[in-house]
Amino acid sequence: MVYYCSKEHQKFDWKKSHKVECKPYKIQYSDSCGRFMTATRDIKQGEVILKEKPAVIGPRMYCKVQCLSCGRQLQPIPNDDGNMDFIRCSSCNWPVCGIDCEKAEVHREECKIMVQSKYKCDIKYECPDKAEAAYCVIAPLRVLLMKDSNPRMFESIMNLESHVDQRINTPIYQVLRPNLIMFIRQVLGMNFDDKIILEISSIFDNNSFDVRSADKTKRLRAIYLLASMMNHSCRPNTRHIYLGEDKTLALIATVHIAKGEEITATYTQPLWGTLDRRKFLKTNKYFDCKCERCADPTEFGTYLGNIYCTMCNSTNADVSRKGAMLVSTNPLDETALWKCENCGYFIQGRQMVWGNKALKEELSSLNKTGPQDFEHFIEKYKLTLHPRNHLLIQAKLALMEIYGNYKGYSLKELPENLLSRKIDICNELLEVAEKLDPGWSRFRGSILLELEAAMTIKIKKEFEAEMLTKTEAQNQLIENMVLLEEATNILKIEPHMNEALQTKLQERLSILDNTK
Ligand SMILES: C[S@@+](CC[C@H](N)C(=O)[O-])C[C@H]1O[C@@H](n2cnc3c(N)ncnc32)[C@H](O)[C@@H]1O
Repeated sequence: MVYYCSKEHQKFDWKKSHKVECKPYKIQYSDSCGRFMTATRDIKQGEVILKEKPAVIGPRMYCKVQCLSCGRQLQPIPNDDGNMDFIRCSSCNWPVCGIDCEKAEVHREECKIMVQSKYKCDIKYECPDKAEAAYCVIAPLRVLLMKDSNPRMFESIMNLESHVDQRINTPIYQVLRPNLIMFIRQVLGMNFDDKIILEISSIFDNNSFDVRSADKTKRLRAIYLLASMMNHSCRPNTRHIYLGEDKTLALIATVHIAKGEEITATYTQPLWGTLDRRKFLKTNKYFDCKCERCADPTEFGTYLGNIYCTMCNSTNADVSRKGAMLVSTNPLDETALWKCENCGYFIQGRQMVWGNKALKEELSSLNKTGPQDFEHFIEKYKLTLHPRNHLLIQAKLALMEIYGNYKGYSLKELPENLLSRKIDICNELLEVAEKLDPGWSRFRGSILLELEAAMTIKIKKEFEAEMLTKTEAQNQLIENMVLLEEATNILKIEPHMNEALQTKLQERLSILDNTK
């Protein structure tokens, strides 16, 4: 956006400061959506748009016992009395990993004020995996402490959207309110208005990112001031990853983003249907999503939320009517009628909401340790739900993970029909990913990895069974490497992935060598 009188001055300024200042994004404002981020130039697919350290990081509101400093989930050990207990901070008694975490900077100020006010954490070990509500005070406390230690950061955090007036009346805040305020004002003796304390908690609920370590041992929530400026889209053009121990957020363009286009993230899951996404956004982020995907009754032709018309698909209906779907007459209104594309038969919006809820509950109650329940669910609803309906797609996603990865279902053990089933599911999921979470999304990367692995085994088995000649097998393996290459391009930036991908690539090359 800046001008120079000569190339020489441009180069000079680049080295001096412009390299750091020059960003491919800017923050704009609209009355309907607040602040949002747009591209100031074309951004390439895969480009890192920004890297940012957290302004504040802390435990989630309600979580299993974890180290107050690093967020690692903790297991108890026997203490001197023979009882099970956690390692604790010697000053404030909160569970920590050990002395390094006790002394870590992130814990210093809060520990000091708890000691001054003679507060000691009284979380006790009762049973494995018990979640504790006591953690809800820590992240807001860290922000309150910044008022003196880092007033500029405090102001920046307080500038974020909170929707506190709406949250304050929710059942969760009715419970949180007395506990949080009592802890800050009475237990710690900090002189803050109730409204500020609740506003900080709301700022976390509205803006924080769910930060998980790659090895799944740590889970925290963090606020990133710049990344928080991204508004939501149900078909986002970015994804983000967390780098290093300090959890630097790197924002990556999943598709080419043209100059002037909005840079968006998703606050929901790509495989949720419109009813679920809009409900989640309204209840948790307090806005009505009106994006292109939400406004499209077929969600870009995926039919992710659709069911078959019972009239057109009844056993005595004529063949030309089979396959007709019910679609919402106004997807931006949950109460709108759902009408058949073919015969005009309709049902009330509330019936769809109810049916969706009931089937979601059924799906979540299935036994997740094997494929049987998921296969049965798909069979049971194949004449009710569109094959790409989100409920069936979620069941298929579970099957993709089970076939090839679970005990008794490793790729080598899978019989031919299940190997083909896995490959078909991967291809179907890739089509959905292309429409709903396009480009270099993590979703696409992980499906490509699953597909490539299954295809490699299939080719190998067919070669060993002499169904393929050596040349045919080699050609197919080479073609298959394209999938791995694309997955590598997408995922190599993810922490711990690069090494695993290189190993995979080497394994594939040796398989290719062995068929020579
Ligand atoms: C993380 S903040 C995003 C930045 C925010 N617009 C701001 O000005 O601070 C989330 C809030 O932004 C607004 N928002 C985000 N995406 C939106 C969208 N697609 N349509 C309308 N409002 C949106 C909602 O108020 C939401 O609670």
